[in-house]
Amino acid sequence: MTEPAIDANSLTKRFGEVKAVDGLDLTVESGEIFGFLGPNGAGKSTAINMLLDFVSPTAGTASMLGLDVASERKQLHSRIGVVPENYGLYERLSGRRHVELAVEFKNATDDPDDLLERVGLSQEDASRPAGEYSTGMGQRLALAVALVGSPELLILDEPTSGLDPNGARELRELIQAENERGATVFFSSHILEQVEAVADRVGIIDDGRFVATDSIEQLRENLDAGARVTLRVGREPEGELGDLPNVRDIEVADGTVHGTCLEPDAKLTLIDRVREMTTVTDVRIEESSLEDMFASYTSNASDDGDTETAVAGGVEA
Ligand SMILES: Nc1ncnc2c1ncn2[C@@H]1O[C@H](COP(=O)(O)OP(=O)(O)OP(=O)(O)O)[C@@H](O)[C@H]1O
Repeated sequence: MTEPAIDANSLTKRFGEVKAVDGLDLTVESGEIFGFLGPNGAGKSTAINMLLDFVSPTAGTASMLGLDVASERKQLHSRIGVVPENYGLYERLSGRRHVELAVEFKNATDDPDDLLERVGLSQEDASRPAGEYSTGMGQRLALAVALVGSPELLILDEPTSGLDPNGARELRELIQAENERGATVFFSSHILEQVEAVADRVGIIDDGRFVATDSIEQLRENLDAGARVTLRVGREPEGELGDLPNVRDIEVADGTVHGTCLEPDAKLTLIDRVREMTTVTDVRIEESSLEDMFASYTSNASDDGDTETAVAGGVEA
């Protein structure tokens, strides 16, 4: 059997009183695209920095591609591509020179211009000193450097944070293309949509611990969040709607009927029952949003950071 691409056991990091990462167990199989999700300060970068041996764990061990991340670091880093949280660029060197140096360093055969084109940096931009780059351009360059040598494993810390929507979409396509080539991809984000679009599996971390690890579909299902159905009606129905199976939170107001449907069938049941009572002129269905899901799994997803939300079954549509 192929070794896992990432295997972390009880990985822990304390900074004084702060437990940034608290006993993290993680296995990412070879060939997966794994999204590492969590709100600000959850411990994502610290966990990644331990995997990269940029930070030593207080406790626990980790290996990647079957190699110990600390004692076999050199061998390991020649086989992986990394965009760390604080990637450093040499201000005076051009973008192209950065990639050329990475090609030399990794003893690779890539054409720097091909890689720069893949990440969306023009020939002209590639010739400019990196000190003149915008955040997004710097991020694209860091990605081009990470792609050098067709790495078996890509580790990307918040790769979309400086990108505009187009850039974020291009990055997702690139992640998919790299995965089709055979690379395992592990990337962190606090933006659910970025992860949902590409990840086979996600791990949600909060306060240094995993609160969930699964496919987005499964996480959504576990939450039992349902869909919010809104029916515009000719006349507000007067009969009973609260007894329908798998329908809850019925509200009738301002010429509309709202209900949360926990099963696909329940949507039809609700529509049929309302149509028996009145005319339905419009139907709107909103699936539970990923933001709701995220808020339900993490404790400080609200702006003020002190909202305690239930882990399951308590999503407000
Ligand atoms: N060098 C450090 N010294 C002290 N505390 C630190 C250090 N690095 C991280 N922390 C703390 O560890 C916790 C986790 O931080 P980390 O940067 O890993 O989170 P994150 O999930 O990557 O957040 P973000 O999405 O904001 O980048 C935070 O409370 C942070 O303040």
